[in-house]
This record gives sequence, structure tokens and C-alpha cells, in this order.
Amino acid sequence: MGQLAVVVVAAGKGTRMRTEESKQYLELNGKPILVHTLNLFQSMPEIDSIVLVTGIDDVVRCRGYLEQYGLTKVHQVVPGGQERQDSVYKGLQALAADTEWVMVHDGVRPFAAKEHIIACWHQAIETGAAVLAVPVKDTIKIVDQSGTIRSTPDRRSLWAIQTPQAFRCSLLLQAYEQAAEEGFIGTDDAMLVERMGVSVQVVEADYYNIKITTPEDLPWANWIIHNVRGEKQP
Ligand SMILES: Nc1ccn([C@@H]2O[C@H](COP(=O)(O)OP(=O)(O)OP(=O)(O)O)[C@@H](O)[C@H]2O)c(=O)n1
Ligand SMILES: C[C@](O)(CO)[C@H](O)COP(=O)(O)O
Repeated sequence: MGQLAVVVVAAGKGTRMRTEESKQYLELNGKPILVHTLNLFQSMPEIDSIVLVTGIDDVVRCRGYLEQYGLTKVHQVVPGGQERQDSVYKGLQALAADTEWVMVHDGVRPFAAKEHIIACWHQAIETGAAVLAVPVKDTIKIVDQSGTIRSTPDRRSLWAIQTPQAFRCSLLLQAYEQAAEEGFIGTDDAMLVERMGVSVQVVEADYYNIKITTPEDLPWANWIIHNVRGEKQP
């Protein structure tokens, strides 16, 4: 089926978390959040290799984690860029030349379910590109600068997009090259593929696959790790 690699991006500053330490290094049940995320892919036989993208000042610390936590599938640790998109692009450029399939994943999403990750990859094998997502539970409004509601999209067609996002590697690289040439910045990887006119499929996941973003996510993450993922206290 060809080599499957994961690019895990963890070069963000975690501004919205408002902690001194960047959120990917905060401890959850005795280990950094980022290590939980890397362990997830390390433990999956379907994954051949991992490229880790970190802040320029964190490369050495992260290389230390590889040894400390037995993360043997992480073949490259590369410094990221200003925007998430820059970091992903650097990760893609570090992939081995024979990588046929790539998944991009946020370093601060430690709870993606393995069966959903595999379903996402299988969907990408069928159609070229797929992302995990959940139907939105709230009513979403389009609101203008003055705070006035302009429209209410039909909720049945709204999905909250997660990672991993899986692609044929050559397709995603082409999308990133084109976006770079045209100065386009998107908020996820699929957007860059969509704007090439290529269809991206959604694969339904679950609501536990949170992106740890703001302080109130931390107690929720702590609950998930024990009650959903079944980890014992260290
Ligand atoms: N220049 C960047 C920005 C983000 N990320 C990564 O992209 C993922 C999702 O981004 P987000 O949750 O927005 O993280 P931060 O950018 O760190 O958070 P904030 O926007 O609050 O500063 C995170 O794993 C983050 O480390 C990255 O690798 N490089
Ligand atoms: C890629 C992503 O996680 C999908 O939900 C999200 O768009 C990342 O956005 P952020 O601005 O980096 O939080």
C-alpha cells in the first residue's frame, strides 16, 4: 500500500492557553501532551514514520524525548515556521522520498481514536484526501463586524474539522507549493487541496479528539485520558 508517514506539528506558541510553558509541553498524567500524541502513532503498526515539527528552541528537548520515551518512529525533528501552514510545509519537505501517504496531525490532539485514524487513511487511499470531523452541535451564525447576524447556515451541512488529515503525499505537496507561490494561508491542510478543485472526504470521528487550546480544555483532557482512554495514574 506504500509508505505512510505522519507529520506532527508542535511549533506553536500556545498563546490562547496563557501558560509560560508552551501547551504541547504541559504534563498530562505525568507526560507532556506532545508525548501522548507521538505515542499514539508510535503504537500503530500502520504508521511507518513520523516527522516532528517543533519550535526552533525545542529541537534538542524533543530529540531527548525520543530516547526517553522510545519514540523510534520519529525519524526527523525539524524546526517549524511562523504559521501552522509554514510548519506543516517544513515537515512535508522532510519526508522520505518514497512516502506515498501522509497524515498531518496537531501535536496537541492526543486523543484521536486509532480506528478513526485508520478509517481516515483508508478513505484517502480510495479518494486521495480525507479528514476527521464531527457534526457541529451548536447553531452557527455568520455575524458581521457590528455584531449583527447576517445568516444561519443549515446545521446539517456543518462539520467541525479535526486532524489527522490524510492525503496522497504528492497531492498535498503540490497543494502546499501552489499555496506558497500564491501567498495563500489556510487554517487547515484540506483547504489547500480544496482550492485546487480536488474533493476532500470527511470521515466521522468523535468529540473526544479535542485540540487542547484554552485553559478549560485541560481538566477535560485529564478526564478523557482516564475515563475514555483508560490510562491509570502514573
Ligand atoms: N507556527 C505554528 C503554529 C501552530 N503549530 C501547531 O499547530 C497545532 C494547532 O495549532 P494551535 O492549537 O493554534 O496551536 P498554537 O498556535 O500553539 O496556539 P495559539 O494559536 O493559541 O497560539 C499545534 O500543535 C501547534 O503547535 C505549529 O506547528 N506551528
Ligand atoms: C487544523 C485544525 O486543527 C482543524 O481544526 C485547526 O484548523 C487548527 O487551527 P489553529 O488556528 O491552528 O488552532
